[in-house]
Amino acid sequence: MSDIVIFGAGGHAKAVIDTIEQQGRYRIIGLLDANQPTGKRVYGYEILGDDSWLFVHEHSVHGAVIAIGDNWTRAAIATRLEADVPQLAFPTIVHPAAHVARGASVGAGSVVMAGAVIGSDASLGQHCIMYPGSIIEHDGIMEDYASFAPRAAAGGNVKIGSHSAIGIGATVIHGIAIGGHCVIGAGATVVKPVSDQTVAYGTPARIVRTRERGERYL
Ligand SMILES: CC(=O)SCCNC(=O)CCNC(=O)[C@H](O)C(C)(C)COP(=O)(O)OP(=O)(O)OC[C@H]1O[C@@H](n2cnc3c(N)ncnc32)[C@H](O)[C@@H]1OP(=O)(O)O
Repeated sequence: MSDIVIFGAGGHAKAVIDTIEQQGRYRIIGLLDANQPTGKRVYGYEILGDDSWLFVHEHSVHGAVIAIGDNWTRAAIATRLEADVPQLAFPTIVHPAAHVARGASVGAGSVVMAGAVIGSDASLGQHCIMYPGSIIEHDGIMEDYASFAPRAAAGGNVKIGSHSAIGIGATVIHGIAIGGHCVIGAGATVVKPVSDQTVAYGTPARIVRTRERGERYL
């Protein structure tokens, strides 16, 4: 089993830890989080410190999973780690109760939780999150750092741009393209394309406003 560290020690990290444990391929040697006390434990795993711990121990660690739910923040940490610790691997974490269909692919650092479905020939980029029960159907494309909240679903041939968040229980009908840095609100039904940096919600989903890159949404 390869040794990995987890970035983040909050609620999202707990869900990621469970997924890693169920997958059974990686040994978690600890968590890194600058905002929590060193030595505290989460599910028995010790918070070892912040990023600086990795610079000292980089040769004893195979990889890292960035367990931060906010898409912009997760991307910023990934970019920093790629520059500062280039040999660090980002394993793909897939719960054994998720389904990755024939021809589908899941990029490095992405986490696919219990009950999620990646349809035939669909592709997930790097550091994406599929929360429990979310579905991206056949031939879908999810660009890097995008996320599907619990029970969010997309029909076939949907494209989700980088950093975009599909809210809990939202539905995107087949063939729709959603741009980058969008937030689709909880329970929305998206029936028309959505351009970059847009917040949309409702049934049918309406464009509510534009948003800045990195603007908080959780
Ligand atoms: C494991 C996990 O927890 S994963 C995360 C799960 N969570 C999610 O998926 C959250 C998704 N986020 C949302 O849906 C949020 O409500 C957002 C991002 C759309 C909020 O967008 P904002 O523009 O900031 O909306 P704001 O909170 O200011 O509310 C403005 C109005 O829109 C309404 N509104 C907000 N979200 C929605 C929605 N999804 N559908 C319908 N109406 C909504 C509010 O009730 C409010 O109405 P009011 O003016 O009549 O009071």
